[in-house]
Amino acid sequence: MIDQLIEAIIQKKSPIVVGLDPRFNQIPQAIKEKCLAEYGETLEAVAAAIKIFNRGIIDAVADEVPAVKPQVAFYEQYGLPGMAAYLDACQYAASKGLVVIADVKRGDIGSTSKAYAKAHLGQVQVGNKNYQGFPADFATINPYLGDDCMKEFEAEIVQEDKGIFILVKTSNPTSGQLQDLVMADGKHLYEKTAEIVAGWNDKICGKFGYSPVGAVVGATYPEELSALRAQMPKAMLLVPGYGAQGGGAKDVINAFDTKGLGAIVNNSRGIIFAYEKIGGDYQEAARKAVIAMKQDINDTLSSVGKQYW
Ligand SMILES: O=C(O)c1cc(=O)[nH]c(=O)n1[C@@H]1O[C@H](COP(=O)(O)O)[C@@H](O)[C@H]1O
Repeated sequence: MIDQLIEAIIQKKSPIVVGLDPRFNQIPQAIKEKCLAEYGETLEAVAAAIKIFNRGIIDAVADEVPAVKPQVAFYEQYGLPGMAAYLDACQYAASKGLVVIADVKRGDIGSTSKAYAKAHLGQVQVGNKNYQGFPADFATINPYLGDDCMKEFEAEIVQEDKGIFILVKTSNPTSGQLQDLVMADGKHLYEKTAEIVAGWNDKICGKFGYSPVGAVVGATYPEELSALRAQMPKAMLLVPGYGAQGGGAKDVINAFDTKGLGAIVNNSRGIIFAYEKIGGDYQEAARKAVIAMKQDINDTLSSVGKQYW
């Protein structure tokens, strides 16, 4: 799947992933009113609104971006109806040819991680039949339980052609509290995580030289991003923090290799709720915002001689 992701990035000239992080209060009034009228003030109404909203966003951006990243918390908070809307986002995006990155940030003791891997990237067997719980192509992984919490995803990566993005240096203001801790050998904890990723990358790699075991590094820490690019040369980087969190094109540029590949930049609120800023229809606004972000990143890549296409 890492090769398909990179092929789609190249074909669409777009190293961008749209984050599907719906917030009910920010969904356009007309959609909310319609769903509240149909289902009353219920979780079902919220889930129906999210479903319509997401499908509208996916339709608006599907030909401009290679991937979407639904963040499960925005669905999970609405219980079972919310998770049905999450499933719909994954399935609808896949039906439009998009790569789906499940932002689930999972990781537990090995045997529990195995169940997480099946839930989001694999299949479960019931008698002679196989079922997919929440189908996605990649999942985000929290590494802090150690090697066994990550390695349990290997079966899905290899047998089902899936991928993972391991949290290495996150974009949030207090990420340094633990991730920047200096170890006995003088290295930061996030560099230790990067070592694990790079070690795994040497064993499993796709045709573009990138591994299905990628890393998450925030746009809000451009210096670390640059160093981590060098430390994990075969890791595809998922870079959140562009837009609402303050990151810009110049901050993410060092996530890309010298050819202009190796990274995909996420933007959630800045795309899906663009209509609040620029006005007009939410789908048209999301499309305009994606095109503007594409231009911004491509112009910056081109200015440093890194534009691949
Ligand atoms: O794993 C992630 O996607 C992630 C890691 C990280 O370090 N920072 C981060 O913001 N994210 C996610 O990326 C998205 C950022 O959303 P916006 O700030 O609205 O673009 C949210 O879904 C976050 O949960």
